[in-house]
Amino acid sequence: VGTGMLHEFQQGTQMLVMNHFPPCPEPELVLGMPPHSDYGFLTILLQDKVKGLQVQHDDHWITVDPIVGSLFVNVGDHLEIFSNGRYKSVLHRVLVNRSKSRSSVASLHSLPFDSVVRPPPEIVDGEERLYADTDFASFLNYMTSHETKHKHFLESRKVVAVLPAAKIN
Ligand SMILES: O=C(O)CCC(=O)C(=O)O
Ligand SMILES: [Fe+2]
Repeated sequence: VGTGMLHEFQQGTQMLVMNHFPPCPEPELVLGMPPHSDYGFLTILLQDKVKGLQVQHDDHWITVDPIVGSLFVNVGDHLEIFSNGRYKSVLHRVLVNRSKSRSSVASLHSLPFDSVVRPPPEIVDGEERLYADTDFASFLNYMTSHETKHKHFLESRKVVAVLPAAKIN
């Protein structure tokens, strides 16, 4: 992508999320965090030694083994939209532990809040657009009008085949 894009990233947003999951005597009854995908381009996650994070792969939940001294990088909704579906925003959730508490720090990185996320022309190059343009306002509107997180925000930006191209906005 062009240097204009890199400049935009330099002005971009970082959101730091601190999570703490206390032990739960009945871990099979609750989730620490429901299935969701992260808003943003990339999430850089620092987790402690306690397992809990699971990512969805082929309809199965795979537990991420924490590796001491490593960071876990997740693709978010914006990168899926920006890459016109080449990079997939991963659905993930967090389980709680019967005896141990768990902590994690997630750093979500994206463009400036007022930027519009769309694939650059050199990426789409005549191919069909999978997602409508999006911005932070449309995300906030969505979050305040829907109960669950899930992957539904990204779903809500999917371009429906019957819409004429002019309506994609
Ligand atoms: O605690 C974790 O491992 C993941 C947290 C998470 O998914 C998030 O903060 O978005
Ligand atoms: Fe997440």
